[in-house]
Amino acid sequence: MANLAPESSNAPIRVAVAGASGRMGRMLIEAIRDSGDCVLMGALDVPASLGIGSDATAFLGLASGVPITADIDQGLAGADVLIDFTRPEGTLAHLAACARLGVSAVVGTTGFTEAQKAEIAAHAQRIAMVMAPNMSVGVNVTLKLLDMAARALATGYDIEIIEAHHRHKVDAPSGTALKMGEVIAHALGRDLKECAVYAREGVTGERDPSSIGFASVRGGDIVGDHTVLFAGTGERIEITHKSASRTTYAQGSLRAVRFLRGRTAGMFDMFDVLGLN
Ligand SMILES: NC(=O)C1=CN([C@@H]2O[C@H](COP(=O)(O)OP(=O)(O)OC[C@H]3O[C@@H](n4cnc5c(N)ncnc54)[C@H](OP(=O)(O)O)[C@@H]3O)[C@@H](O)[C@H]2O)C=CC1
Ligand SMILES: O=C(O)C1=N[C@H](C(=O)O)C[C@H](O)C1
Repeated sequence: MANLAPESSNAPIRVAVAGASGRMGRMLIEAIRDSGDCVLMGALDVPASLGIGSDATAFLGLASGVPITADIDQGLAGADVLIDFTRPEGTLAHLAACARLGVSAVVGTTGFTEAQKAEIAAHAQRIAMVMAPNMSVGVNVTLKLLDMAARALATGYDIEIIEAHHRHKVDAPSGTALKMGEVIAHALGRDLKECAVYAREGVTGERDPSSIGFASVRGGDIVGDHTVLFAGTGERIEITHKSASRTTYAQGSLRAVRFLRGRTAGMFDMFDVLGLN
């Protein structure tokens, strides 16, 4: 078992990255290199990835000695923790291997079905895991603000969540927007499954006051914008978070990696990591 050394240990944390050639994968590999307390141990990607076989830091013009591989066991060998920003099916395959090998995990991937989430929760009984649709400090503080706003604006305000992302994003609404909806629904004693409205077209009828609406914009290189609109009569409140860089996601992920030191099993989120619970 490769469970992380206790929190007090000075040994570097050995980190593997899945999705090594992706937007987040590269950001994470650079952040690990600069971290001072983490070391890159493995790099995973899909067999069809052009990066397979090349050095994981080649994109930085550097040699790490860590090749990008599609062999999951090889990519996880010697690692204390895996950081996974890939696709749901990839994450599930990686987590099954992590559970088998005793490797902790930080999961940033979004777009899971309820059944996939249950599968992940089962793995967390065997390994320690941090999973969150958004690793940035700012977004997680925003979630707290939304909880407060929703409770204070419980009646008379229509709630709409608007998110915008780059043209390459494959899931909608974003995991962050869905989490915002869950936080707000919970604060209002509603079930998001019952009250979410994901699309409007044609003669929709008047707005149901108990609904929470979602709108997704895709275009260009937008890193990630989220606005929650509380629209009342005579006023409206907008709570907005905008990401200008993916660095915040990478730095949050490394905070999650450090949080996992000394933990052997269980499911945690960024509220746990940031002490926001
Ligand atoms: N929690 C958070 O803070 C954040 C979460 N995300 C989420 O992270 C995920 C990745 O985002 P991003 O880096 O922009 O995406 P990219 O498409 O840039 O990167 C994904 C990487 O995973 C690889 N991949 C694709 N399918 C699989 C698979 N089935 N198994 C293993 N690897 C696979 C891709 O390979 P290839 O390109 O060859 O297909 C690529 O290397 C998304 O779900 C996104 O929503 C993103 C940013 C922040
Ligand atoms: O795909 C992205 O880029 C992002 N995905 C996450 C999400 O779905 O919420 C987090 C962030 O918004 C960027």
